[in-house]
Amino acid sequence: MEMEDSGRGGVGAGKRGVAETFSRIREQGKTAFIPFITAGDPDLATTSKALKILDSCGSDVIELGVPYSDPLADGPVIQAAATRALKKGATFDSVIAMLKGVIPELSCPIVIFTYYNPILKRGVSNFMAIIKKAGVHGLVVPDLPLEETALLRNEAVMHGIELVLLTTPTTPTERMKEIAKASEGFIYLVSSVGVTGARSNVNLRVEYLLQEIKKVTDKPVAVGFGISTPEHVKQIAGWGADGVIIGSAIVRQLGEAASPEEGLKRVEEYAKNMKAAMP
Ligand SMILES: O=P(O)(O)OC[C@@H](O)[C@@H](O)c1c[nH]c2ccccc12
Repeated sequence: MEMEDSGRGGVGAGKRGVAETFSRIREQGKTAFIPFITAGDPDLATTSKALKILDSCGSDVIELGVPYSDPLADGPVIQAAATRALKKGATFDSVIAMLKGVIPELSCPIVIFTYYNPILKRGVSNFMAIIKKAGVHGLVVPDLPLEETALLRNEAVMHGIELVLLTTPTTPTERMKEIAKASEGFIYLVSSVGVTGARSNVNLRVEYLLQEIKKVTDKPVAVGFGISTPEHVKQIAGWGADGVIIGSAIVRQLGEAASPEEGLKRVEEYAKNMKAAMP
């Protein structure tokens, strides 16, 4: 059975959105903990449980990846997760159906992560309507060409979806300013060039990049790519980041476990550890 729309623009409409969540965290002098997992890895029932566990471990926002066959920005850990999910039959539609069931039980907002192709295939406006109806608050599209940003952003605004844009260490300053201006929810600062995946050290340029972004905007900035230890988290928070995004290190907990149950236990333990490291 489908959830009735509340009439206020979707199932999750009563909940705090992404930007709102960040303002509250800032008021409290804290840093947002943003885990990423791949939907359907190892199966959608486990993803639903993982979302509830991450929510109850104090996640401030959860980024949920829609598995895709050609994840060009992803390193081995998330690629393998997407392959497992696709093999098990996860599709965009089944991910949305799962979300409709679980989002009403979560206290934190969900940001959907997807490559551009599945959006284009459905039509931008239709896509936004579908995710809004499922109760999703935000959207990250890593391969969105700058030329398409305005179109996607307009549709996102019209549907009440916060479109998070990404900036990287190689983004020219002028373009970074445009990104900062157009990004909703928060600005995603990719810490290093290359693909997702744990790295031993945080790129020291992140401190400078955070300063550069904060010169031009008041919007919250969350840092992701290669973050896996409490030391990384403390370092980045100390540089003034508003949030820290952790993907591969969490996805690995599910991927390396002998069973979904063990994976969920490992996710819980890992998430609690990282949350405890947040200032
Ligand atoms: O996996 P990491 O290194 O912790 O990085 C975050 C990340 O997983 C998530 O935000 C993400 C997954 N796939 C991406 C592709 C591009 C940019 C970001 C992402």
